[in-house]
Amino acid sequence: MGADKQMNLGFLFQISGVHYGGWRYPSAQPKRAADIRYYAEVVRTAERGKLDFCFLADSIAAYEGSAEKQDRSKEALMAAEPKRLLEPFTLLAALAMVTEHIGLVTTATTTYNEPYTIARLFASLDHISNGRAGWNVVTSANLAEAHNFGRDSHVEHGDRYARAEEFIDVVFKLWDSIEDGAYIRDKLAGQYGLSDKIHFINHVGEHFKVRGPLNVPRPPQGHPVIVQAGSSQPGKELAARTAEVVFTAQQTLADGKAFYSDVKGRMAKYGRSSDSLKILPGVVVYVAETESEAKAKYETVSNLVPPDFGLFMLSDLLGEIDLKQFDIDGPLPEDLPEAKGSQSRRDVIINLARRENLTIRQLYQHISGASGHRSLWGTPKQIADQFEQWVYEGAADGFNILPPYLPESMTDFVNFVVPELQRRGLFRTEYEGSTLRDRLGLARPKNSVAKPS
Ligand SMILES: Cc1cc2nc3c(=O)[nH]c(=O)nc-3n(C[C@H](O)[C@H](O)[C@H](O)COP(=O)(O)O)c2cc1C
Repeated sequence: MGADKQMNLGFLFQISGVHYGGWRYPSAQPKRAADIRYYAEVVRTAERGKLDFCFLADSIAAYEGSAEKQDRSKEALMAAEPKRLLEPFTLLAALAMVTEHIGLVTTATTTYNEPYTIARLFASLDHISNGRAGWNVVTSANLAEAHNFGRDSHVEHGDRYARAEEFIDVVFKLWDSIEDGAYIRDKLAGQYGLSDKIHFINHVGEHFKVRGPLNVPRPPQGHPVIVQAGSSQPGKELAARTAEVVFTAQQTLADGKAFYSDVKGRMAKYGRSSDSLKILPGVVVYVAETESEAKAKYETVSNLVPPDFGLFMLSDLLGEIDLKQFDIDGPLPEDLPEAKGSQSRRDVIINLARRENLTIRQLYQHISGASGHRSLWGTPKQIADQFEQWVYEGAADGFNILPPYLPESMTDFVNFVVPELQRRGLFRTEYEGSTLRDRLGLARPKNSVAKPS
């Protein structure tokens, strides 16, 4: 990594952390899950560490999967902390008032929303936060969302992405529909706005018909930062055309490099330079002064996953087989019953158990912590070495940190890892500029709707 290149770091803020045992960790505060002061404390810690952004993932459903699966899993899920308990725009607007620098990113699905609503929400959040908003564009993988929006089945994958492509274009036009400086607010002349700077976009497409203009002035960043997290072929294509940050779950350096060059390699045909998109793989970090202490933290939280919940989750991944009939501290039996659902996902889990020689308990503990992301434990130096290698070797521009348990692992990251990265010149010591774009080194987009002057 060149001496002048610094990495970008965001973090996924899931109430008591991403690990299923996180809410039971001794220092966790799950009873504050709807307390704005709790969120403010965690985000201020991240801001003390000069992190680029806080990311609130979102889904417009309490549970996942089919109605039948939701009915069946309701009891088992009572051992897990929900992934979210507050609506993200409301929460981020409040956090904008108690922070100054950190970016505020959340998810909005293009499948179960309308572009006007989403353009308006993000434009408002960008104004409220003085240019710190980012939109994680998702097409929704969760069937349960369909059931909350009048549908029995999910919109088909290809159709979801076709709608997403047009959705983003409409949002861009709406953000541009009131030009910078359109509102002059001239009290003496009695003139509030300039009509030639306010545009009806008159969009008519396959999915949307939107006249505009937006009823919010152009956001301070021009466009809030666009984030994308789908890694299917259409997901990567959408990212290459429109995204400025990409989240991804990559387990190995080789896979990380392949994904990085694949996505960046698709950008040239859209006239984009590869450094106008930052790829941030997710990583769960356990850090302490010694490696054994860090490993002990991992073990502590892993042991806090309630067995019934662990077995339910594992059984789901293995194709809905009843695991209670087997010894939890023995290996997965060779002759597992037939699977329902995805065979490839089941094979990945079975191969993992065999390769690492894991018992059933160890297997669910292993997959409880990271929802497919990489987990690292070690000293600050060991963690920084890993980060440096991925950036140096072209697998990442930085990372999306997934704290396993909160608030403690955010504090650990800021106290241990950030100073080590700063010492190496790999991370900022002061925030640069004022907007999220400034921190990510991204240009403010030109207005696509304005007439050239
Ligand atoms: C770090 C990360 C964060 C994600 N956040 C969300 C989210 O907040 N809401 C959501 O519905 N999907 C989220 N996803 C899932 C992706 O948007 C996407 O649906 C999934 O990766 C499947 O991609 P595909 O449809 O392109 O195959 C996230 C994925 C990753 C890796």
